[in-house]
Amino acid sequence: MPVEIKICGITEEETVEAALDAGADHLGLVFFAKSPRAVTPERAAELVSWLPQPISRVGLFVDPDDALLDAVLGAVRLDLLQLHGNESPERVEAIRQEYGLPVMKAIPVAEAADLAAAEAYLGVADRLLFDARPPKGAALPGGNAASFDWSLLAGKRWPLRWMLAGGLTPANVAEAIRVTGAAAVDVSSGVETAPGRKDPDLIRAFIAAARVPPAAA
Ligand SMILES: O=C(O)c1ccccc1NCC(=O)[C@H](O)[C@H](O)COP(=O)(O)O
Repeated sequence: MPVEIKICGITEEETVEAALDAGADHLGLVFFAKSPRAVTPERAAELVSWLPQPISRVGLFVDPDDALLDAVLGAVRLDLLQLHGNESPERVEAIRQEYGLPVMKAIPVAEAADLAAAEAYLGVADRLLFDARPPKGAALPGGNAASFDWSLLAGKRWPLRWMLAGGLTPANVAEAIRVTGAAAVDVSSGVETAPGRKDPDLIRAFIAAARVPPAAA
């Protein structure tokens, strides 16, 4: 199976087209006002409503209330909700039930003990996203171009689908996949020339690098 790829923080049509042409599986839309990648529900609809299946539209939220989820889901069809804040397992379950969509819970990782936090979401979340814990003083809970020690995930088995994120780039993604065994990867900063400015060439390079067969990587 080819590695699944998510390009996160889409704000421009050019990016959608590049990601689609290069074979991305998921496109991420950030609904967090403090982010340089934030889009309004209406802008999100313009960007992705026309997309063919099976491209999946992922909505990224940080501790969203129901009013925000209602506003976004009333404007744009999403296929997966990414929860990137401090959502408890109970809140994840409530969102999943209320909106009838699969949920991917982000787990911030800096050390081995952080992986224990993931256990609480087993049986609740549909997927996990292992991302770097934000550096001290970071303004955002994700999308910081920070990576973590991939060997923490080496040899671990999880009873649900999971993605690897955090500081991935065209130059390091093949090695990250090799070390962690990830079947899915997520990138934002590593395909940008500045926060919020995606680069089509970097998107193509990232996807090509992630899909190099293991023997050649
Ligand atoms: O991208 C943002 O601005 C953002 C804001 C708030 C929470 C999460 C955010 N981004 C998460 C991602 O884009 C990815 O899921 C992941 O963290 C990878 O980011 P990066 O290290 O920039 O590739």
